[in-house]
Amino acid sequence: MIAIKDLYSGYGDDDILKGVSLNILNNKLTVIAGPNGCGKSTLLKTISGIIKKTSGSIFIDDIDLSNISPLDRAKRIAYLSQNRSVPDIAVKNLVLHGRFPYLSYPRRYRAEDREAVDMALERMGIEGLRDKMVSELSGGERQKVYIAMALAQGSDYLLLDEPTTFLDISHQFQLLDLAKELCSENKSVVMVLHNLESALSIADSFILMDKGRLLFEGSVDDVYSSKLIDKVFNVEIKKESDHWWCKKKL
Ligand SMILES: Nc1ncnc2c1ncn2[C@@H]1O[C@H](COP(=O)(O)OP(=O)(O)OP(=O)(O)O)[C@@H](O)[C@H]1O
Repeated sequence: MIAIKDLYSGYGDDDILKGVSLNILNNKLTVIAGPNGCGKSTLLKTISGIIKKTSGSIFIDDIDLSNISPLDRAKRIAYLSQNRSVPDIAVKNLVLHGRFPYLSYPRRYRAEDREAVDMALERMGIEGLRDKMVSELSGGERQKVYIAMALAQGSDYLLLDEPTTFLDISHQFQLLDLAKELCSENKSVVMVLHNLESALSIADSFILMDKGRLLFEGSVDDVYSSKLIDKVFNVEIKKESDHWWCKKKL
């Protein structure tokens, strides 16, 4: 479990997260939702160590993340950011970057690193792209390559910031299914999602944020009954025979 207590974090002198406390449960799919700019990415960046917290604590399986090295952290937590560069590099080499936490310098890839890459490419259905240059791929193909890189990292916790961006609807569903599958294979997946219908359909645990604070943490049914999503986004959420609808409030 990742246990976050009274977390303050942000950029320069400005704290964006203001006292966030929540738990990311093992082998569950946690979805984080909230309006633009409310701090979802800042939360993931702080957990993964991209930015330093101002105060509060983050424990992973009872270990204080402040006490472990960036490499050890990366072995435990893979993070896919929302904004990604487009490097001039072959797909297979980019996915190998996911293995960096396991290699000392100068990096010599081992058979198990190449196997992890093969597995990740296969899992994302992009074996055919392995020798292509990342810069020559479509937005959706590139997105899958980055997710493969996160998978190749082999961490127990996967933090994915808007992973469905650029994916067509069928690949979005495939990715959500894959996230579920990973949770049944001893992984814990956290995804920032903007599509509320998908988020409600898939989440085991739902986190709702607003203005740098946690508004809700719990089950999909409970967030639905709370009407907090409706309030925050000014929408109407409905559940009809196991199907979630999100409509503009009239
Ligand atoms: N590198 C940065 N330097 C300074 N401020 C930043 C930086 N990145 C984000 N912010 C600010 O932090 C706030 C929260 O941003 P964050 O990206 O965490 O929000 P978000 O909930 O993920 O938003 P979105 O849904 O639009 O992706 C915003 O006001 C943003 O302008």
